[in-house]
Amino acid sequence: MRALDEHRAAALALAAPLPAVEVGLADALGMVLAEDVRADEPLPRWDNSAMDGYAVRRADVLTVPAVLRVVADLPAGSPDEPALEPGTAARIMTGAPVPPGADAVVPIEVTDAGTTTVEIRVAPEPAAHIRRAGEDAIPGDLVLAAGALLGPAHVAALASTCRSSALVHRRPRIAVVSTGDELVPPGTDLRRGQLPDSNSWLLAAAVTEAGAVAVRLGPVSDDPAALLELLHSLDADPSVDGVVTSGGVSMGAFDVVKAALADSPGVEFLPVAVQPGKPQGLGRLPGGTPIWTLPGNPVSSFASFEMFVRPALGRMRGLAAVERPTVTALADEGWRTPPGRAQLMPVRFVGDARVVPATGRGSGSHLVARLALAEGLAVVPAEVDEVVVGASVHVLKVT
Ligand SMILES: Nc1nc2c(c(=O)[nH]1)N[C@H]1C(S)=C(S)[C@@H](COP(=O)(O)OP(=O)(O)OC[C@H]3O[C@@H](n4cnc5c(N)ncnc54)[C@H](O)[C@@H]3O)O[C@H]1N2
Ligand code: MOO
Repeated sequence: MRALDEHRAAALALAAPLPAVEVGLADALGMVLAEDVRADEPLPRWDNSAMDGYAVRRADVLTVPAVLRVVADLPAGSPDEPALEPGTAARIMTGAPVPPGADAVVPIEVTDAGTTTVEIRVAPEPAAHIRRAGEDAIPGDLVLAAGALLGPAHVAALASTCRSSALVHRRPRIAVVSTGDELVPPGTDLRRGQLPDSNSWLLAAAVTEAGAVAVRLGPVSDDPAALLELLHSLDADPSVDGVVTSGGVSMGAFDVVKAALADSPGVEFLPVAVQPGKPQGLGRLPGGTPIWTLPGNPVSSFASFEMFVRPALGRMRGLAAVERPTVTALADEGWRTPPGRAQLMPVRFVGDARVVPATGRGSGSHLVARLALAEGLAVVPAEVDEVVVGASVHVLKVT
């Protein structure tokens, strides 16, 4: 059996950052920047007022009250540049460029708010309420580094540096195929032996949540030739960056994914020392498309996606940090772990840093309804045979 970390590394090694594309700001959220963004101009561009009030020559108002003649009206956006002579002021609004000669702004609240003359009642500090050109960034400053995941503030930074688009990594487009003759689409009446296909929905949602684009196919039948044909067509489609399958990788007589890819030298199937998620496969289809073949038990599919696929999609997106955040928590209940295998126990938090199994105490890789209670996966090393009450565990946060 291959160790969990070794298989994680092999799964991640299938992925490389996708080529960069130019996107408009409306499409930038959630993308990963593929270039450094530097300021071309000072930010702010001009010395400007931080207050609605009056731009003044401070020397005129050191003794208050002082009355000045109002020689200009400067709303935000005003291109005017009236030179302030001694004894004059400009009415100015927040954001408007400070006129030449002015060296302080007096807020309107400490004046009589006059429009022809103004009485200044409080003497300003030097440079009071003036936002300096370049105090946010000067030309050449790094504003956003390549690899940044673009959130709302990043989009604002792009807009503020006068960019209407950005170079970002393309989102991976991932085909999701679930396999099994027993599966029917959700909503179908079940005859004995059938069950609703939940994995294709699980995995498509997980792909989307990981910032990629999911193309949900399936469930497909347990016919290896038909599956192989589907996989080859996905491999030949340049818009497909990867394939994730569920089911058909274990020891059964009808394990369709294993059978379909038996003669594909680029794909290996092997047991991984982890529970759930032991039977795994991965590699490249003949055309080079990465494929991750996950086990069919729903909890196994979920945990395998977290361990093996999600980080790879992060790398394709161009992210530098592809791991989920982990926290250390205390087990509020004890549970058994499989000997010689690492365990990925779905857990929920009870209180700040205490967890209990979310799906029950057993391995429970079929407990798909209870899986929805999971807020994390406790990653218990292979050497640990039992998690006792009060033991400290590492929890990968999945919500
Ligand atoms: N003799 C052995 N049997 C099994 C072993 C083993 O080592 N020796 N491993 C067990 C483990 S562990 C797992 S995990 C499963 C994985 O098997 P497969 O990946 O081949 O998955 P299937 O047999 O296709 O399905 C397993 C289980 O999950 C249900 N399933 C499958 N697909 C879906 C879906 N899309 N939505 C909902 N549920 C799904 C399926 O009906 C089965 O109940 O093998 C064990 N057996
Ligand atoms: O690897 Mo299986 O996931 O133990 O049910």
